[in-house]
Amino acid sequence: MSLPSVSSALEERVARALSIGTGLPAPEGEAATAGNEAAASSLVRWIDLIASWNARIDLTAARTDDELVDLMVADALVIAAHVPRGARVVDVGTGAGAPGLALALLRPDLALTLVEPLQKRVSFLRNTIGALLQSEALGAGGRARAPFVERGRGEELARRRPAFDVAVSRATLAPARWLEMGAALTAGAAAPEVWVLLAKEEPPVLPGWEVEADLRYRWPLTSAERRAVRYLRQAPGSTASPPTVPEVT
Ligand SMILES: C[S@@+](CC[C@H](N)C(=O)[O-])C[C@H]1O[C@@H](n2cnc3c(N)ncnc32)[C@H](O)[C@@H]1O
Repeated sequence: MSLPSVSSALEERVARALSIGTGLPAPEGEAATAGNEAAASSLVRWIDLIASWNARIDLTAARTDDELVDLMVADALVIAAHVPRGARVVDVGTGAGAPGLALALLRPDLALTLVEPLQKRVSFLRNTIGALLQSEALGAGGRARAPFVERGRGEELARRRPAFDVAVSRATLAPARWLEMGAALTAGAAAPEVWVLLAKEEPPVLPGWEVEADLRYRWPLTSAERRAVRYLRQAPGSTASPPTVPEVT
């Protein structure tokens, strides 16, 4: 099934954001971000749906089209360059889909669970995933499974002791609280990781977890300063090593 056409201005914006990127190099040996045409066109479809639903329900506070594209895509681009192949990833407080749905579109090998308590946002996410599946934007390319939308709060899910490999969240809980919750959500994984996405705040500290990478970058279209911090669980008896701080070009 084909979807109605979207504006070429949006297509150009998304293509520009993907081509500029965040200035961070992808780590060697890790799965690269899918900066290909399929990912770009599904990102455009999703952002176009946000713009049309946002006229009826409150989905985003973005004030300009550049901000909307950066807000939805840029942090996911950074995470997508690092997350291990085939990982089970949870995004707590997905809202309109950032960063979890963007991550699913950029990395079809990942199994995403999107957690959101508000019914109207859950409806948006389920409708969008359904539309993308029907148009095959989400169905092609060796995808493990379609992103799953769980209506509820991160606290409730954490109490059920799920075994996600990777936990991400943005603008939902205070950073220290999120790091604790992310640790609980990944407690059953062999090599868990938690991502804390920040603007200018300092990264939180949690005993038993170390900062593996502290990535500073700028959003491609608006140049907003961002920071994505990747935490790994420390092996028993290990001492923390200094984090990687790549330069932004
Ligand atoms: C400010 S929005 C951020 C949405 C998205 N992550 C982003 O950065 O664009 C916060 C979202 O988290 C949801 N939320 C708030 N508390 C939550 C909780 N304890 N567990 C899961 N989601 C929560 C809200 O309903 C809202 O959709």
